[in-house]
Amino acid sequence: MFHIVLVAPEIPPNTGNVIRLAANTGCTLHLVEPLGFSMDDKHMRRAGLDYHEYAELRVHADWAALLAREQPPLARMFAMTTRGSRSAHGLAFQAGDWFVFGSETSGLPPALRDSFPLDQRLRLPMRAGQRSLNLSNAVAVTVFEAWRQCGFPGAADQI
Ligand SMILES: C[S@@+](CC[C@H](N)C(=O)[O-])C[C@H]1O[C@@H](n2cnc3c(N)ncnc32)[C@H](O)[C@@H]1O
Repeated sequence: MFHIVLVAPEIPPNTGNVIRLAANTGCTLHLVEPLGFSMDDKHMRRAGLDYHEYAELRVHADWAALLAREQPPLARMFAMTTRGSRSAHGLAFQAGDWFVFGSETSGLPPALRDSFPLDQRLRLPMRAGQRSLNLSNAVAVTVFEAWRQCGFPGAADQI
């Protein structure tokens, strides 16, 4: 369906939650190293079910390695950032879109964030004075908005 990219995630249960989300929605999950945990971390495995069975998960040594291996369509890659210049809810998403998220403590590295065109840097709405959403929550609301827009393809219980 969609591609979720976590750049240098740090907290195991967040990545575990995203693995579970990817399994439930049919997304491919990409983890860009360095990771702040071992893939065998028990907290991540507990949150993430048996990810080898249910979710497509790919680990990349760095951003350049992801681009070289996946050759994603750059026009359909979106940086998810609190500094986004465009609302994520004002966009028509397409099957196969890529959503790129930063780490829990520092977000996307500025050089990577700034490599995206302004209209591909998306923010999720928050109330004034709030800093950011939790990483796994940000992934979930983004994926469900995009999946909803596309009509929930692949869902067992079509609404
Ligand atoms: C906990 S946040 C990072 C906070 C970090 N201190 C910052 O200012 O970017 C982890 C990731 O979730 C995503 N995220 C959280 N809140 C968001 C928002 N309101 N809009 C877009 N992305 C958001 C971003 O990808 C962010 O890098």
